Amino acid sequence: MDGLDALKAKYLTAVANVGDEAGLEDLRVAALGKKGEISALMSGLGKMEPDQRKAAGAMLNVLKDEIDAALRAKKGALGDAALNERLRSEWLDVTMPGRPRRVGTIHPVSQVMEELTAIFADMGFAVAEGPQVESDWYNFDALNIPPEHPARQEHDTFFMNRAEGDTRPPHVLRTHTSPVQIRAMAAQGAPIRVIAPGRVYRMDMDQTHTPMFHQVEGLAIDRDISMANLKWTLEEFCRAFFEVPSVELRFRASHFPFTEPSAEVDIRCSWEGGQLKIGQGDKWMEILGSGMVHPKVLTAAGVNPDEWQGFAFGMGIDRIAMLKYGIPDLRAFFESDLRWLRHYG
Ligand SMILES: CNC(=O)COc1cccc(Nc2cc(Cl)ccn2)c1
Repeated sequence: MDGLDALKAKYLTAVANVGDEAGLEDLRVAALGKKGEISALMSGLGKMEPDQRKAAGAMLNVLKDEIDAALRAKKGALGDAALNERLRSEWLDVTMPGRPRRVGTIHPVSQVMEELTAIFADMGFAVAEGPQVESDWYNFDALNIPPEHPARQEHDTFFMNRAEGDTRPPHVLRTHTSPVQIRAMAAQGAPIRVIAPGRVYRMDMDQTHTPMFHQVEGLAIDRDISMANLKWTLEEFCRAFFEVPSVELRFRASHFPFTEPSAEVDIRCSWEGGQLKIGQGDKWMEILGSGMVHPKVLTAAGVNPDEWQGFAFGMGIDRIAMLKYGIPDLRAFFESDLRWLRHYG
């Protein structure tokens, strides 16, 4: 059977030069497919003499096997090449360290707000919110702070500007969160147990005072609440907040227009190597002010003082955060210095 050598050369060359698996498949179909050249020759065997057919059939089978082997070898080679290309292009050094992800931190003030909210929630106090711009009635009058009281002076309080003829009552940036407590009492009446954390504003600026800072006040009004309940509530708060098994508090008689009797509260502590140790030692650190709510304040809030009574307290959140986390300068709280935030966050 002549021409077989040319056919073999044609296909072996084509297989050697083909560049991809699709082209290789086309070659396989052209040679060995049902309509392929080799298959056509095979089907021609039927017309030959028996001894011719035997020889030609054997030669065709050898040719078919040779081309099939070449096709398989090339398919393997192409497959390897594709795999090697993928290994090269998709190579990944799994020993590389991960990309550093910049994560934020919780500001110490937010951290303290969350902690004390949770501690007081466990003691049955809800959280009350209120406006930061307050009328002077809610911020001062309702709290039994008389008109000529120094706290109302402009050197201490931010007053909103008023256009000529604006007859609305004076408004201020609230100087404490007490007005939130007044609004809560007026809204829900007694009994009530709320804490009011939030931003407050005072015209003040030095290492331990900034014009905006954070306060939390607590209020518990019921039928027979006493100073003993106040004492227990504050001790429980301090034990949980400062994470110590026991605390010693000192109640010093004091005066606030909105409470009677009033007491400033110190916590026993010691300074060991620049670190504040809470709960033991020979020093006292003032942490908050408190007292029994003045009857005039209850009346202003629409609560009958002949039927209801209770305690209130207030503390500076920034201040207790400084105590707990050993932060020396309050102004650093508001400079948004990432190094500071990362260190204390
Ligand atoms: C940083 N704060 C302090 O040194 C003192 O804060 C205090 C002290 C005593 C009471 C209160 N709050 C209060 C609220 C109502 Cl609605 C009625 C009566 N009192 C806040």
